[in-house]
Amino acid sequence: MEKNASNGYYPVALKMAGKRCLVAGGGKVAERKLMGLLEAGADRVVLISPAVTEAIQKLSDIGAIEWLPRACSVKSDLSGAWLVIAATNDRELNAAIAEEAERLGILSNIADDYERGSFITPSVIRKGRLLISVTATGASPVFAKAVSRELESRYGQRYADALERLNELRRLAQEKIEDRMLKEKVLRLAADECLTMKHSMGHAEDWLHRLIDRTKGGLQDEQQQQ
Ligand SMILES: C[C@@]1(CC(=O)O)C2=NC(=C\c3[nH]c(c(CCC(=O)O)c3CC(=O)O)Cc3[nH]c(c(CC(=O)O)c3CCC(=O)O)/C=C3\N/C(=C\2)[C@@H](CCC(=O)O)[C@]3(C)CC(=O)O)/[C@H]1CCC(=O)O
Ligand SMILES: NC(=O)c1ccc[n+]([C@@H]2O[C@H](COP(=O)([O-])OP(=O)(O)OC[C@H]3O[C@@H](n4cnc5c(N)ncnc54)[C@H](O)[C@@H]3O)[C@@H](O)[C@H]2O)c1
Repeated sequence: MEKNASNGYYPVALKMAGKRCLVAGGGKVAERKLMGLLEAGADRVVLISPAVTEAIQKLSDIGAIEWLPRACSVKSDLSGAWLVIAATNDRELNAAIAEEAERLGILSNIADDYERGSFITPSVIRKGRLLISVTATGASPVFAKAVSRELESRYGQRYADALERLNELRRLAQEKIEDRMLKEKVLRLAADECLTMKHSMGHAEDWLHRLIDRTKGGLQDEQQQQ
């Protein structure tokens, strides 16, 4: 590993459905973090704040979240949560939430002092099953946003469509190909074809057979012809 390559963060993609999430605060930062949770499929979000933005109010009205219109109590509100976001404008409260979350082993994001929390929220691009997240690990949120916008313009709908097809093909390959090496080669070739758009993919079964043929020898012939 390159010297100093670690910036101290381990990237993951969390599965959010069914997880109890707590958001403390109801201002514009809480709103942005909340939208991120909902886009990720979080369906058990409780937001605690005496006042909220109009958008949060609407989400509560339609039942997308549960809003408790009161101040957050560190001692009683965190228990049972899987993840907490502290986004109030009360620094001491946010710090106390960080401490309690650490004690209880709950994932925590602290909006005004990220080093106290266990995770930071990256800038996110979603294109179907493709999920790109960019973080500047706290150095510059604006920079992270700029990099992700650059990537957004490069990785368009074509990639989302390709991933749908690859997912279908991969399931088929898992079912039909027993030889591990062959399966791996076929799936690499399929991803390569999607990236270069060299071949039209066609029906998944036909595509799989063509990939197997190419892998088992056709590939060499093609390379010789080029
Ligand atoms: C990426 C994004 C994701 C999201 O929030 O969804 C995100 N911030 C975004 C925007 C943004 N945030 C801020 C500005 C104003 C300009 C500026 O100050 O730079 C803008 C620009 C804007 O609003 O356009 C101010 C700010 N941010 C933090 C602090 C406190 C601190 O540094 O401790 C302060 C100062 C507050 C104050 O003034 O006191 C902290 C964090 N913000 C992070 C994420 C985490 C690290 C990200 C990374 O480095 O990769 C981190 C560390 C913790 C966390 O929040 O997890 C989202 C863009 C979403 C998108 O893509 O559209
Ligand atoms: N991490 C980020 O991306 C980022 C970006 C900008 C600002 N910030 C920081 O995030 C914090 C919030 O910013 P904002 O612009 O949303 O502020 P804001 O003033 O718009 O909102 C603060 C919210 O906290 C609520 N609140 C206050 N006391 C509370 C309590 N005891 N319990 C529950 N809720 C309470 C208020 O009702 C309000 O809804 C600030 O400290 C700011 O410095 C973080």
